[in-house]
Amino acid sequence: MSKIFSFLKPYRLHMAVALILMLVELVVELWQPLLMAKIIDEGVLKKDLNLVIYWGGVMLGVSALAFAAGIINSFYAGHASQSFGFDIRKALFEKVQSFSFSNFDRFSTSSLVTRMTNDVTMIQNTVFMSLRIMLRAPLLIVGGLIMAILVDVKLGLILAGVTPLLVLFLAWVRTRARGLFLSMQKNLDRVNSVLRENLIAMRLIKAFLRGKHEIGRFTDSNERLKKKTVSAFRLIEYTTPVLMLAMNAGILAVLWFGNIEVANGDIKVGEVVAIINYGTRITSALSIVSMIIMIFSRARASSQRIAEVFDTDIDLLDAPAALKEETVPFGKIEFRNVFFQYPGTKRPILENVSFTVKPGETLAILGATGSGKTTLFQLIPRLYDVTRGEILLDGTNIRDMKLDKLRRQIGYVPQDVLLFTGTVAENISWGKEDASKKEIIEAAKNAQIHDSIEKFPKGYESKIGQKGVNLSGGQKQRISIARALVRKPKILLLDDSTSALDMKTETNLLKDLYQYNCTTLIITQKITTAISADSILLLEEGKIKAAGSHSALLRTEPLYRRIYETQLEEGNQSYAEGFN
Ligand SMILES: Nc1ncnc2c1ncn2[C@@H]1O[C@H](COP(=O)(O)OP(=O)(O)OP(=O)(O)O)[C@@H](O)[C@H]1O
Repeated sequence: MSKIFSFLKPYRLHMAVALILMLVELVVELWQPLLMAKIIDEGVLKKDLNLVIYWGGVMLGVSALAFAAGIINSFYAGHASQSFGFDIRKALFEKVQSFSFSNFDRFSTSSLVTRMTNDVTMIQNTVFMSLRIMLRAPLLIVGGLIMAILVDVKLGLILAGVTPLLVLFLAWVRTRARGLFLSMQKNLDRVNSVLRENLIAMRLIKAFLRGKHEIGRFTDSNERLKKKTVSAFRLIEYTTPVLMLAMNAGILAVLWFGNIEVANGDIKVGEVVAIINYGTRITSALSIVSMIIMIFSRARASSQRIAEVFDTDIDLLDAPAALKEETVPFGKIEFRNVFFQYPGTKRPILENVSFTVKPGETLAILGATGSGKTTLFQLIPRLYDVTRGEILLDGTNIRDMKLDKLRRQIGYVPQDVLLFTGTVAENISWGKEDASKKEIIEAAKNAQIHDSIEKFPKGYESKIGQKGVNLSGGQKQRISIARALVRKPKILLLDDSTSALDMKTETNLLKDLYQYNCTTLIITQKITTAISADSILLLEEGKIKAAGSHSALLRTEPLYRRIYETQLEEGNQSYAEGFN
């Protein structure tokens, strides 16, 4: 939590000015009832018009001062709180960027989005309100009571007797409200999560006619959010009438005893009016306090959720002894007895996996769905660290390399193609920030997408996605391959990245990859792709079932032979022969 408060440090001056101006408003507010008492007792009752005009003028003057202080206070409070929110959002974004994949597994995407938006806005507003009214309300209560006692001890003590009971009541409300608001934010996460899934999967939902089902799912989570919000706000709604009732009873008592004291000549009428004025001001300050409790309870829940993100230990950092020298790698990859288990799961996904790929060679990885192929890929750029064993690049354990140096050598084309909002050229150069137009075109040509891009209305400058060109699955795959190729990687990881390509395009692509002279690992379901590789790895339930060249596996591995025969029967014969 202190980490969150530290974001206020750069705005100390703004906050100090805002607080001083708020104190000016407070002093004026506490002074006004006394001025009013003076006007009544010395002006109205003694029929002295000059005094009424004089003190009336003073009252107007200080009110104008308070008004100006309020406006300038809003300006400074606004600047401090908005800048505070901006800095927290930026720091959160940077923190999330540094997350490892196991860190990501701890938070759902929607929850991170809610934390970075709604939760930050919540504490940002709290800072604004604190500088604007929050501190004023408790100070007004204490100051009002002191002033009332100074005017008349007996009547002042009546007000002072009611207030502590109400403060205790508010403390109880605060404890209850915190739990309710925390659960409200969690339910907001859920609503965002369903919404996000729906927007992403809209085509699928329409194709499967699942609209009604999804509306039901959304209504369900929306209903739960509503219930939690209602119970949180109901608690706060009960608070104000209780406060009003108690304080108005106090004011009635002041009127009753004040009446007796005025009759006895112990107090003046104006002084009774002043004490009642303090009472009404304290009452409205108490109702502000109940609102403050609501805002603070929400802000505490929000800051707790933000702190959880900041407090997440990044478990994938450069080792202290990470090698500093920038050598150009050859690209030899070696897995030595690698075991891997996802954090929080019981069963190992990879078991004792060992293999070597020589520089510039291609390894195809075949295996049933869920056999651990993608997991194996993710270990190479260290999206996750191995649980046991080691992975070496040119003989160096990748854990001893600087992360950015390792990742800079790798061109990774994930299974799920993801393109960003922007032009085709921007999407390709995303792989290499300073890529020239020539390099972008070269990568696109080798990824077999150049000709298609040329046919787009604005060529490489065509926008992708909404309001831009709509791409087929195969075109998206090839743009994401071009994005990897533009880096001229030493290691290329293709995770089922040619699945949507026709055979001719795929053959051309694989042939063109040779000029990059990079070590290539291809996950594939197609035997024809595997045949083109230098060696093949057959993965079964996280273990290496067999490894070797196509011809060796065909001779020795019945499972491989079965896959080969089944797929060739489906009509790939001529293509396969072309490679042999
Ligand atoms: N983040 C994760 N946390 C826990 N388990 C996971 C995670 N990601 C994948 N798994 C599990 O690891 C196993 C292997 O998944 P992986 O994605 O590596 O398989 P795959 O061989 O690439 O499958 P496919 O061919 O379907 O893509 C699966 O049982 C999957 O449920």
